Amino acid sequence: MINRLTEMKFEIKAPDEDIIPYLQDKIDNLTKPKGALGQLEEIAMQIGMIQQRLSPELNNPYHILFAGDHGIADEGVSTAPKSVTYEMVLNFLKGGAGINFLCRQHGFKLKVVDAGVDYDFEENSELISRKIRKGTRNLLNEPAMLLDEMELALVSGAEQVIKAHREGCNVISFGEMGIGNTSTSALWMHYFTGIPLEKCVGAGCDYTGGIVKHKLAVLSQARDNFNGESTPETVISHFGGFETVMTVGAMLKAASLKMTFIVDGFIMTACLLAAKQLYPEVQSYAVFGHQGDELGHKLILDYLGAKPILNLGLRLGEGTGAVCAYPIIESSIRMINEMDTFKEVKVSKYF
Ligand SMILES: Cc1cc2ncn([C@H]3O[C@H](COP(=O)(O)O)[C@@H](O)[C@H]3O)c2cc1C
Ligand SMILES: O=C(O)c1cccnc1
Repeated sequence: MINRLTEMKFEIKAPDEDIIPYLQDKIDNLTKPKGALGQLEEIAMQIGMIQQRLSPELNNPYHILFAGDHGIADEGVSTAPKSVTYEMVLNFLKGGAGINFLCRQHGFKLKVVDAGVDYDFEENSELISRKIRKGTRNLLNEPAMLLDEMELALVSGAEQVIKAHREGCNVISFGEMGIGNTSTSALWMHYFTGIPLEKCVGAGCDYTGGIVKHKLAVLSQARDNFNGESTPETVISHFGGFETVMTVGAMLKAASLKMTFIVDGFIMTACLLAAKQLYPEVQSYAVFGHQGDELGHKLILDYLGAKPILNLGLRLGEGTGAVCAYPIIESSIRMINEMDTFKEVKVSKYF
């Protein structure tokens, strides 16, 4: 077996901290009381560190959406039928989904990747085909994917980020579509945080919440049936999805290319958690777009010590919360680049 994961060498280092006092000095000398622009100052500091620049820039934002189907959907863990995955992919390509208007509004180039949808799409130059298999296996009884398939998914995710980077992109967000993927994400969360499964399992796309009891019973059984050793690789492959593993590879590549990436809701935050098991420094490159309504999202954010930008009650996925948060990130960059300092204008420095 080719070990692509070790071949890939993501080489992720935390940003050099020597620049912190210079960035802090610049931010503190802008014409405002110290700290008065709150989280905008924190984001500017983070992106300044990532880019190692006192005047950071945001260039050519991309949004990559990975789609894949899940064998566990056969157990009735979602109220939506599996077919919604491919139907939504067609909707993304047509431009009519939630993520489409947000990408148009905020100037993101949207790329849609078939990571493993259970459908034969017609040839379409707008759809990037990296189908590993037509859906994962049913994780209730067997590993969702083989280690080889996981490695291929990581590489395919990384490849999409390399392409965006070559186009001059230095800020990127990720999204997903895959009926059943709040189940797989709940299991990752449970294994990687140690939080009891009942606090990780939420309603997903069921707006009534009525599905939770059955979903929890199925996922508890899946956990009990898993008798492998729980290493990051076995948990990621046994309980993952092709679209979420591709996202893990994409996040790792973004960090290794020193790009800023924006994290969406519960599912994307679970992907960051998984990426962090492989390379802990990946989180230094992540800006958290929002805290969504899916049960478990706030708990993972707290576990990661993450401070999301928005809290709009979103529970859609697709990357909507990440792209929605972009104007705030832009404001933080305008702040550090466009505000005058006390030295430049006549405002008495009072501290
Ligand atoms: C029409 C529709 C559009 C969506 N767009 C994203 N999701 C979201 O719902 C799915 C996860 O929820 P669960 O685990 O309960 O299946 C994912 O595809 C996620 O992206 C959607 C769901 C539906 C029904
Ligand atoms: O927060 C998410 O990512 C989410 C929540 C519910 C359904 N789909 C996605």
